[in-house]
Amino acid sequence: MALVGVSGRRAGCYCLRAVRSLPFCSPLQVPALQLHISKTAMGACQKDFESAVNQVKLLKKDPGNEVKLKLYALYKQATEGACNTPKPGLFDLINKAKWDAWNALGNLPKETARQNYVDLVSGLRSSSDSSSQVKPEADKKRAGYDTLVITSEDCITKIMLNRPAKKNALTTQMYREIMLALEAASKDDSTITVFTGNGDYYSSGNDLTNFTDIPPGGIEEKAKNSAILLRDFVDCFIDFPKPLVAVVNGPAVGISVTILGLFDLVYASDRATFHTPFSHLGQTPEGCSSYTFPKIMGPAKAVEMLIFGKKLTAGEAYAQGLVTEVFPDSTFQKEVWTRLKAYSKLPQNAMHISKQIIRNHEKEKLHAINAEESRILQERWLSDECMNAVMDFFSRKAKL
Ligand SMILES: CCCCC/C=C/C(=O)SCCNC(=O)CCNC(=O)[C@H](O)C(C)(C)COP(=O)(O)OP(=O)(O)OC[C@H]1O[C@@H](n2cnc3c(N)ncnc32)[C@H](O)[C@@H]1OP(=O)(O)O
Repeated sequence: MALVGVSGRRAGCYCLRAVRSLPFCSPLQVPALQLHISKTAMGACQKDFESAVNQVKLLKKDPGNEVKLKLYALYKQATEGACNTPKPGLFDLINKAKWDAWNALGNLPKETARQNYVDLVSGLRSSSDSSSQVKPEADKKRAGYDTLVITSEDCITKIMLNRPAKKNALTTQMYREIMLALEAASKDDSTITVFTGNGDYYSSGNDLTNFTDIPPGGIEEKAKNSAILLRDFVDCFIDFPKPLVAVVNGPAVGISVTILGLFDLVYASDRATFHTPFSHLGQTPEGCSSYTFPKIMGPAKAVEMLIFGKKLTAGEAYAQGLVTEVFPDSTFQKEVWTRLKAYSKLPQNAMHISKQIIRNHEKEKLHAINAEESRILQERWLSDECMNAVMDFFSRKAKL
């Protein structure tokens, strides 16, 4: 099986830019997915899988590059198992995007991958079928994301973290889906992009189980891969061209707090808290917070948060400039969305150009800081301090 005829473009957020250039030549075919069923794809739903592979070729509408990558990854996983090829070079953009998508599936069993492929194609078929009917300008849920719910309405693209049972802790898959969602949002018709969480938490930060899935290359390889993932993830926020809004519906921990310094508006429920317990975890700041936090709140307050792990209430975070405005939880959703809908009607180009003027002169610096923070964390993750903290969490001795 091969993806054919792809071409890439040079860019900072390379894996996502590569996705953008996956081809879609004819509206009646998906030539990027010249699929041939492998004999290795045996099992209970083999027939459904074969049928789904054929249906992909008949889709009436281009499913978009992120979905095509997802289909590719699931197909490879279903037919060959876990990613088993060497990682393509840094500038082999297309193959790296494909490799990343496949590799992100980790040890997902072949049967699950087959089932996920079938489900994904089924979702694509129904959205493709219904998209040929006349439809109101309604809220449209995007297919192809397992850990996020993405909708577009009123010129607002909403990216909702969707692992409420795990307090929206960010898995490797979730980081990758967020990067894909940001890339898609940067090019869609929306004026502003909003992040929020499903359930009682905004996010509990990095999913600590990310540290338990050790590849054959050992923990050094794990730390290296995680540092690359972290750097790529934060780069996407640094480069995001449209106004980015955080609707912080509840407590926020770790990286979900640090990247707020890269957002343009941060609205918080009065139930939200902001916690960066890096020292407790044997870790160090990321998300450019070593630079943005002292700049936003002054060095003294930034140190309290980033070194001593002081948890801020929403009111304190507002007083220190990290939060734009705090709303009572009872009216939070109504007030925030009314406000955002009004903002989303402002002239799009003017808003985007203003964002560029405000942010562009610092981009280079932010990328350098991000690279340095990621490099330092790569070392930290191998430290006894960090490993003990993660083990403590899983043995339930420690909780924030
Ligand atoms: C690759 C890029 C790396 C980027 C570097 C990022 C760094 C960070 O983000 S550091 C911050 C890491 N986060 C944490 O240390 C938070 C750990 N979680 C907690 O302390 C608590 O779960 C809590 C305070 C967030 C919530 O406590 P509570 O209300 O008592 O709820 P539970 O602990 O019962 O949580 C329910 C369920 O969710 C699981 N879970 C929650 N957060 C995480 C997490 N960050 N990682 C993994 N799992 C998490 C928790 O284990 C429970 O699971 P079950 O027991 O299976 O129900």
